Amino acid sequence: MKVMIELEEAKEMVLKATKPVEHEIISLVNAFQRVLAQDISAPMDMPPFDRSPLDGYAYQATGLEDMPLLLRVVSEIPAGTFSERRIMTGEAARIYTGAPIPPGANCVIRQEDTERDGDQIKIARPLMAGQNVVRRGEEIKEGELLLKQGFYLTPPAIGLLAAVGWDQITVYKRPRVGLLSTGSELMDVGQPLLPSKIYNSNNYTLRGMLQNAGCEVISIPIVSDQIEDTLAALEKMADTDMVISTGGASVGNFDIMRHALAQFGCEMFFWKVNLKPGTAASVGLKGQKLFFSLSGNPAAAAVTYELLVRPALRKLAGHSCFENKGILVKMANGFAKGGRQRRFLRARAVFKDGEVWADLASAQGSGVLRSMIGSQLLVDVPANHGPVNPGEILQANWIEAWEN
Ligand SMILES: Nc1nc2c(c(=O)[nH]1)N[C@H]1C(S)=C(S)[C@@H](COP(=O)(O)OP(=O)(O)OC[C@H]3O[C@@H](n4cnc5c(N)ncnc54)[C@H](O)[C@@H]3O)O[C@H]1N2
Ligand code: MOO
Repeated sequence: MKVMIELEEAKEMVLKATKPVEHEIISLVNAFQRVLAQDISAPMDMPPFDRSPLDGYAYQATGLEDMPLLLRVVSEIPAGTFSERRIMTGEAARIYTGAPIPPGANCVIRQEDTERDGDQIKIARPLMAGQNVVRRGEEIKEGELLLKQGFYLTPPAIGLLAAVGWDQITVYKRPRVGLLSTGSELMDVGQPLLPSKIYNSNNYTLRGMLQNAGCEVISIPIVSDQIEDTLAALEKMADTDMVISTGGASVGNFDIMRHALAQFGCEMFFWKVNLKPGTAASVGLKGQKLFFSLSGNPAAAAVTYELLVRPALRKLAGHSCFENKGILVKMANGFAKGGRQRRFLRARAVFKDGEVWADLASAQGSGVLRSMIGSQLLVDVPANHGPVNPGEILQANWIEAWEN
């Protein structure tokens, strides 16, 4: 097992070991926040027929008409109907937005640009052939590749599938992620707090982050610092695709998680990553399943979740893109404690004068959960950087899950 490795190396190791979950077929109505496991091609043209984008009159423009042009209205075509009546020279069809252009017509004049008198319309200014006609297949051609395997189904993407008639789609199953909170000091909410105990917040923070990532969470909210209890909890995680634990990750006598993982049969990849907060993370692999042991400190757990677990989780969930979003930010304030270790500072993004400024959360301790409220950035301060100065430009990760 390696000790104290760089984040990039840690990420490479976990990503290499991560295989996407299996597929399932679902109806489009359940597609939100799912990841496509198939390429999607258009089975039809969209729009499926030449159509009018306006309420008006369809007729045959030649470009040679004398103006004003008088036309006789011979049919009416509301959306959802069609007319086979051919429009001849001197004729027009009353047509509505979304209705198919009738045979013979090649343009649509806006209602507002006509004068109607009985079954006659008068047009003062001529149109060209093709004007105000949306062509069949103008947006999508039959057979065209619309979405690729690994695409995360956003609402417009689901709408696009509906537009071309997809009903059943193959997606990756929702990853089942085990969540263990270890610590003999922990209590769940809903009961009066006993002396020397604290409420378990990690379970709720990480549950939300996992739900946000489309996972099913299988949780054991409180596991004691005893190896037997920890092993028993790990046994209960048999039906999961990945396991995340918090607590018991450091150097104390009760920090047993990595030993428990090794005893459970994991091949341990590493212990400790060169970043703060969250140094004490370790990762093991058993079969195809990754076990992440994160620090119990709430901010440390959340930061290592974002930087290390989330990319692996995205790969597990079938996403084609794993990386966090990076952005250059200008520091709105300084940070005196530049240390030997690489640091990730929690900060609020402020958009000012075309730049993104990072306004640091007031407390940056590993235990300060509150520092994430209102923050969307993790500013990356390199190892041995020295103090961070206001106005300095640094790289940051954009944390979507913290946005509010
Ligand atoms: N001698 C040393 N001591 C510590 C070191 C070190 O290098 N040498 N590192 C410190 C740092 S930094 C961190 S971070 C922590 C990591 O500790 P653990 O991962 O073993 O976590 P715990 O000791 O179990 O808990 C740390 C802290 O967080 C609270 N906690 C734990 N679980 C939860 C939870 N589910 N919800 C809310 N809060 C939780 C726990 O009560 C502790 O206060 O080690 C330092 N020590
Ligand atoms: O692991 Mo602690 O979070 O190093 O700061």
